[in-house]
Amino acid sequence: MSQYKYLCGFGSHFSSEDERCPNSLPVGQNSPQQCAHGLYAEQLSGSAFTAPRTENVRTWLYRKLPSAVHKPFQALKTAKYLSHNWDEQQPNPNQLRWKPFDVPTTQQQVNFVEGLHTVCGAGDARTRHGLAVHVYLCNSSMDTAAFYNSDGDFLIVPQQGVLDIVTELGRMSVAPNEICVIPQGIRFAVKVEGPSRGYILEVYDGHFCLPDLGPIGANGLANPRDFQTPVAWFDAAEVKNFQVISKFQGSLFAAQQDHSVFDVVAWHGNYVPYKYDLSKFMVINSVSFDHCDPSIFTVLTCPSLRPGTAIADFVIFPPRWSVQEHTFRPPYYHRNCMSEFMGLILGRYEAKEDGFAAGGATLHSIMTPHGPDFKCFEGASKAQLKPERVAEGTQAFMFESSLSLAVTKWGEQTCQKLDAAYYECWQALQNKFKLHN
Ligand SMILES: O=C(O)Cc1cc(O)ccc1O
Ligand SMILES: [Fe+2]
Repeated sequence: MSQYKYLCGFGSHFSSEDERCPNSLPVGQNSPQQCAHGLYAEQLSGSAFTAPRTENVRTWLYRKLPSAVHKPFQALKTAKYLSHNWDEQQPNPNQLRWKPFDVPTTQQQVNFVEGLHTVCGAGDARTRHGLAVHVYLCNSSMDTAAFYNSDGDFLIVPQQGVLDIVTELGRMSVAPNEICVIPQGIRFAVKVEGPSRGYILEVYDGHFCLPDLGPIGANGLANPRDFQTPVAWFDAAEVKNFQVISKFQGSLFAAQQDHSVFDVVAWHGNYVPYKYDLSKFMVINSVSFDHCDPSIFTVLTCPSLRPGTAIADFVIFPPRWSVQEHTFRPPYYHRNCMSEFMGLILGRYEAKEDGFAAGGATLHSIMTPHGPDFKCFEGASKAQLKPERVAEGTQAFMFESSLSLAVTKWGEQTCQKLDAAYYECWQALQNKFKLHN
């Protein structure tokens, strides 16, 4: 619900108390001998204790019962198409395009966790290196259950339907054209109003941060103050049979307990879930000539240890002015040492008006050639170059990764959404070479 309250900022050290229970946060220390209101103190560490200060993240939770109070975890066989096996299929270097993924019909009830489908990925959660791209396809809410990901962070991009997310740290509402990040280990449950679809970038290596701005200066792109973190909220209802679901080393497990995980009355720290409205992005672009690389549109990045090279960047293609002179303005033809997975939240994508629809996707793998389709090339190379709004009413995005992504069996076969005709969009491009002009 949009009436939720939020704390503003990125990477800040926040504190929050549920307003129904004032003075629940200890003053001047983390572990009092007895916490106020009979609460238990629990630290959630999101980095090694000894990580440098700039990367050191943790949050102290003051809750009715410690998370340790649960029955043993057992394997859970829902989410049939959640995968971490990157060898299900032969490698496929082709340009891939998916038609919009199907949302379950009203006959079957599928919640957010059951509706997780893995499209592609690389690496291994056990060695804490890699990523997975999932889509969620669901129509019902999680009830007396919560999910957490032991393997890494989730960056969630809703495409259809508003997500009403309750986390241990509080509640947030995330609509299409907004995104949220739920860091590793933080428990959450998702309520939906009806058919819901979206994309998830899961990273195993580390947390998302804002990209450096270099010569852009101190302001621009996604500004820290526009990120919103929930305020503390606990569920006052008595819950007797609660299910905690963990994704651990790629597989799902469930444990039963007689209390809700949403029992945190107060918390403080810098390891938090957050949301961001993509319409707040301050767009930077060329005002002279040529097409800038899409890294200018990076919202968040999960860096690797190699300077300037991301495990994954989250990049958007927002509505903006296009003013470049004597320039082919759409994206250039490209072969890339990075993988490019794209999705579409709203409208149509500028380089391919046809075939790439909202709720669908494309994957241009490492060194797989791609670029504007025939229609786009013909139009843009002859267009009169006046200042123009582009991508109005649209929002495409890209997960760009330095890893070579493998497509799952669901992605390549079971979903039945791969568009075999995709390659045709470039076939009409003619050789126009003339030795003498
Ligand atoms: O359309 C794409 O595939 C993504 C993309 C966008 C852009 O502006 C430049 C290069 C590029 O690959
Ligand atoms: Fe590209």
